[in-house]
Amino acid sequence: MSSEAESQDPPAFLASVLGRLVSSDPTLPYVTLTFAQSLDAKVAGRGGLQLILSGNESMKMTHWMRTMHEGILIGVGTAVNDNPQLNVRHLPFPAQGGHMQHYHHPRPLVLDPNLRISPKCKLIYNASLKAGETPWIISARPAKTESAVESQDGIDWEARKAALEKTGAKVILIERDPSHMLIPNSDSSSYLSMSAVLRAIRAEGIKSVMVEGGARVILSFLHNAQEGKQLFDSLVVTVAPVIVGAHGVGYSELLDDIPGLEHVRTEALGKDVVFGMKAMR
Ligand SMILES: NC(=O)C1=CN([C@@H]2O[C@H](COP(=O)(O)OP(=O)(O)OC[C@H]3O[C@@H](n4cnc5c(N)ncnc54)[C@H](OP(=O)(O)O)[C@@H]3O)[C@@H](O)[C@H]2O)C=CC1
Ligand SMILES: Nc1nc(O)c(N)c(N[C@@H]2O[C@H](COP(=O)(O)O)[C@@H](O)[C@H]2O)n1
Repeated sequence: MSSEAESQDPPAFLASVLGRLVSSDPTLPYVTLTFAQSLDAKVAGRGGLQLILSGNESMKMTHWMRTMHEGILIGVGTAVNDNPQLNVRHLPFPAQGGHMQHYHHPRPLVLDPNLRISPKCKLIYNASLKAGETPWIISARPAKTESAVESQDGIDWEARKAALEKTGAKVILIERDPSHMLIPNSDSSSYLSMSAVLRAIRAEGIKSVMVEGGARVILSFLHNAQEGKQLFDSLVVTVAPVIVGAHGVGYSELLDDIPGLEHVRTEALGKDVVFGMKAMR
C-alpha cells in the first residue's frame, strides 16, 4: 500500500484527474463516471452476482472519491441487486468521532423510473440511523394511457411512491422525454433522459456527482458520449487482475469507439491499476 493511500488527505491522483470538481455548465453538476472492472471488462458475475473487484487500496480511493462528491448516483438495478450503502467507510479512522461524523457522505441518487427500490433497502435504513444521507429517488410518472381511467400501472406506481416517501426518502420527478436517445439493441425504452436527470439534480442543489454504475447506467453515459453528447467530466476506472468470462455482466458489448477522452494519469494501487481520464464536454 502506498503511503499516499494511508494519508488523511485524498490521493494526489484524484486531485489531478478531478481538479476542483466544478462543472463548466452551471445547469449541470460536475460528473465523475467510475467503476471497477475485470481485465475482460466485466463489472459483475453470472446473473449480476456482485463481485468485489477492487482491492483494499483502490477501494479506499473509491471512498475518497465518495467523500469528495456531493452526490453518488446508481441505477435501480444496482440498488436491487447489491443493496449498497454508498457511504464513506474505508478511510482512515478519525482521531475524534467515527466515520459518520468526520467525513462528508454523498447523497445517494437512484435512477428508478418504475420505483422498484425497496423501502427496506440499506440506503433508507442507514439514513434512519444517520449512517448516510437520505436517498433521493429519481423517477417519472408512468406515461398516460388512452383510457380515461387511470391504468393499474399508474395506481401501483403512486402506491410505491407513497411508501417510499413515508420512509423519508425524497422522490424527484422528471418529465419523460420521448425524444431521448435510445440505445440500439437494448431495453432502454423506459430509461430516463440522462441529461434531464443531471439538470434536475443540479436544480436540487447538487454540484458534483459520482456515478458508480451499474452496467446499464455506465452504458448510457458511454453511449451518449459515443453519439457526441458528453455528460461526464472525468472517467476513473479500476482494473482488477481477474478474468470473469463470458457469463459475467459487461457494459461495452453495444458500444463503438468513443471520441473526446483524454488520458490524465494511471496509478498502480495494490494489485489493481486505476486509469484517470478527462472527457471533453
Ligand atoms: N464493478 C462495479 O464497479 C459495479 C458493478 N455493479 C454491478 O452492476 C449490476 C447492475 O447493473 P444493471 O443491472 O445494468 O443496473 P443499473 O444499476 O445500471 O440500473 C439500470 C436501471 O436503471 C434505470 N434507468 C433509468 N434511466 C436510465 C438510463 N438513462 N440509463 C440506464 N438505466 C436507467 C432502469 O430501470 P428500469 O429497469 O426499472 O427501467 C435500468 O434498468 C450489478 O450486478 C452490480 O453488482 C454496479 C455498480 C458498480
Ligand atoms: N469501486 C468498486 N469496486 C468494486 O469491486 C465494486 N464491486 C464496486 N461496486 C460499487 O459499490 C457498491 C457497494 O457499495 P457499499 O460497499 O455497499 O457502500 C456497489 O453497489 C457498486 O455500486 N465498486
